[in-house]
Amino acid sequence: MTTSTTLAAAGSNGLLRIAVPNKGALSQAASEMLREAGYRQRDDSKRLTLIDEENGVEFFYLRPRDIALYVGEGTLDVGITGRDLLHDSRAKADEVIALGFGRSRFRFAGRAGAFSDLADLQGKRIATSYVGIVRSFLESRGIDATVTRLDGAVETSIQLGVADAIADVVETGSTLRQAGLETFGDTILESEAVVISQGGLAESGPAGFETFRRRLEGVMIARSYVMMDYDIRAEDLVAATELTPGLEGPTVSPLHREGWVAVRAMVPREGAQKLMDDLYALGARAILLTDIHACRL
Ligand SMILES: Nc1ncnc2c1ncn2[C@@H]1O[C@H](COP(=O)(O)OP(=O)(O)OP(=O)(O)O)[C@@H](O)[C@H]1O
Ligand SMILES: O=P(O)(O)OC[C@H]1O[C@H](OP(=O)(O)OP(=O)(O)O)[C@H](O)[C@@H]1O
Ligand SMILES: [Mg+2]
Repeated sequence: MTTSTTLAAAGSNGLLRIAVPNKGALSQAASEMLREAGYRQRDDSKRLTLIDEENGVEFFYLRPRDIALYVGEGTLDVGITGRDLLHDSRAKADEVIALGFGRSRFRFAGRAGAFSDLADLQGKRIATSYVGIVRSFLESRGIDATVTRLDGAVETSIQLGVADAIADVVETGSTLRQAGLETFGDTILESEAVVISQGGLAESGPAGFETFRRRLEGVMIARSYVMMDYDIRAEDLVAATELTPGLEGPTVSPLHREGWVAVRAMVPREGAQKLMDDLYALGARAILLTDIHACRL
């Protein structure tokens, strides 16, 4: 990409323009992740834009549903939104990083016992806020049904006689349970918060995008890995490093104590306590676990 196109993509002030959900299920977690990645974030939820001059970015706090549209049109360079909202919008934007929060499933649901599989939807009325996803899913399965768009609180539409079934976001399932509904059929989509951009990948991305991407990936690694340090007898080193191979091999340093070495390796946070037990059983001592606050691989 030439310099002039790069600058055009990055907005007239040369800053990378990033859309962030201003409300709803993804808003707080998205801002937290950006803060952890070293970006400034708003401290007033009424604020709709914020320039972080030092990091060369400008944030636009927008409705999560509108974000794919802005990015797809090329008005904004990058956005954080839900995968389900991206698919629903049919915007010309691509998912570039899955962020690991805001996880949900998009499912059909109906009155308990009323539906057993997708074929039962034939000829029925379905209410949803995600008309794009539902219509294309039904089409792909050859099911003919009437799809009605509602803004929210979709679960109540069955009780009110507006629909026979719904298609909606399910996280814990408690909203469905309280409305006396249950899911049926295959999961339509597994969703989570994602970073989207137009045309996708790093090398062709707008100015500053590569840094943004590396920072967010760094936060995800720092959240899912911890640093493990321990001392072990040299003859047990091979067995110990099989347990803690690290990402690119562990660091092994000599110890003042004859016949012993010190090992340092990143290990998955999940299962780290069990790993400490296993290392101890192998003869490792002074086993330390520390959080990683930031990381660039
Ligand atoms: N309970 C939930 N758990 C996890 N993710 C959710 C949950 N509810 C919604 N989401 C996700 O958050 C994104 C935006 O949904 P959200 O509910 O925040 O927006 P909205 O319905 O347009 O707004 P609002 O609910 O504030 O009127 C979607 O990607 C959706 O999958
Ligand atoms: O499975 P659960 O943990 O109960 O979560 C799912 C509920 O959360 C969302 O609703 P939201 O609060 O966004 O309200 P809305 O329907 O008005 O968008 C979603 O639309 C479901 O109703
Ligand atoms: Mg909602």
